[in-house]
Amino acid sequence: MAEPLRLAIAGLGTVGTGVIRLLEANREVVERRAGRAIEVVAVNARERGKDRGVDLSRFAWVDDMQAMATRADVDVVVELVGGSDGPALTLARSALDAGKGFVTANKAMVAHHGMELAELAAIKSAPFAFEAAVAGGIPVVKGLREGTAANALTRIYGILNGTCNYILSEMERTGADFGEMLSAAQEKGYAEADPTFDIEGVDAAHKLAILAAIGFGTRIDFEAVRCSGITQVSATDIAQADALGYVVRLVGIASMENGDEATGRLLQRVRPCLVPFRHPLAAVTGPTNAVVAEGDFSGRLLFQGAGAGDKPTASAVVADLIDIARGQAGAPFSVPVNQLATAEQGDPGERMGRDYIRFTVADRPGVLAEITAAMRDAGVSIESLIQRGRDRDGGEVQVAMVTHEGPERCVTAALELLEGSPSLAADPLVMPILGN
Ligand SMILES: NC(=O)C1=CN([C@@H]2O[C@H](COP(=O)(O)OP(=O)(O)OC[C@H]3O[C@@H](n4cnc5c(N)ncnc54)[C@H](O)[C@@H]3O)[C@@H](O)[C@H]2O)C=CC1
Ligand SMILES: N[C@@H](CC=O)C(=O)O
Ligand code: NA
Repeated sequence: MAEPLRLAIAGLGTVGTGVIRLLEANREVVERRAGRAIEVVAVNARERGKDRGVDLSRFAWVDDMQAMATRADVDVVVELVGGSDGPALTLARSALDAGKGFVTANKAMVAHHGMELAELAAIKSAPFAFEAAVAGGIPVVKGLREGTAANALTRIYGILNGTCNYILSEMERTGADFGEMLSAAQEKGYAEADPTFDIEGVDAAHKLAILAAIGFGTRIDFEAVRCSGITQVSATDIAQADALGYVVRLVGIASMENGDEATGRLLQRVRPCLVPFRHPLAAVTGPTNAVVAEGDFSGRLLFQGAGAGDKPTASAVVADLIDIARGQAGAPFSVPVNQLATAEQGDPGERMGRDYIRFTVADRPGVLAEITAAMRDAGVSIESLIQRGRDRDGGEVQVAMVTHEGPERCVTAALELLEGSPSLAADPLVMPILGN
């Protein structure tokens, strides 16, 4: 049997302790699959004395995580600290620079600095892997990089944030409000250290940017992701959507428009969407994630599973470690990093689709006429319009509209016409309706 693969683990929170538990619980199966033992040598976290429910006495405690990068008894540094910059990034750079393998679950860091780290890994011939960073336990990084490698993909989309999906599906199930469900998601360990990253769509945007790069063979372009979260989605929207035959889900969509990865335009967006009851994403509830990839030969592929939590995320981290132990880590992207294309950005105004638009309006004569006139003037065709009962306190009502299919630029133009209107009591919320 070959020498063990020796690890240093930085970060002993939800995921770090999950990795230690998995390596302990599945020691034999991991060793058999890896062809050698995978052993933790050194660990680090912020507080040494904290009870984490795992036995750390067999591992060296490292006071300064940066020292892990140069330890002679470490082959792979596993970063489970989080944060796009700061100590996680310093550790990534120095570990790869020292020729160590580097495995991370940190999508924020990969989205912002993945290109630099992949270039460094290539120069140093050091393995760099991040399966856990996208959709937790679902092997979607590997699935897109290897499983769909023979295809030109046109679209990659899905539910990429467990916290938001848990909140939305629990709001739907219980009728509870947003704040209560956010606390529950935090208690269960799904949320990021800064949960605004989850609820504002930023975490899903990190993951989408990584998936787009892998699926389309383009450089990661996180800054190009247009992103909005779920904080504006109300219980009323969820009820309206239900009445119309939809559920609300936060969906990340990356599409390659007008050509292939060398010539096309890449549009990357994260938005709450209305998903038809019959669509596979509608059945995805709780912290589950699901990714759909559409390939020209494979057709529609659906990857589904737990997107957050200690065990599923640990499963992905250790899968990367097994690849490294076997000497099969390969390149992190579908093509060598220096061959990734730089995609031009797509124009969202050209998107053809139907939208749900919710207006909160003053309940007085002429308001609906004003809204429908703006729609008419901007060329938006209305499919249906629902006004729900009066708000006894404020004299405001919610008007929900569904548009016929048309270019998104027309909806944007209509909302611009209504901007500043005293009839609107709040900014309208637009949610695209996901097609089949
Ligand atoms: N929790 C989840 O379900 C998932 C998390 N991830 C990612 O995994 C990484 C870790 O997440 P969690 O385990 O949930 O976080 P956590 O907050 O539970 O644990 C973070 C660990 O890092 C340590 N740490 C944080 N800042 C530090 C610093 N400046 N110096 C030294 N130690 C520091 C903390 O002491 C703690 O042990 C993050 O990048 C996160 O985005 C990825 C997929 C799923
Ligand atoms: N906060 C993330 C955790 C996994 O990436 C989520 O909720 O999906
Ligand atoms: Na994954």
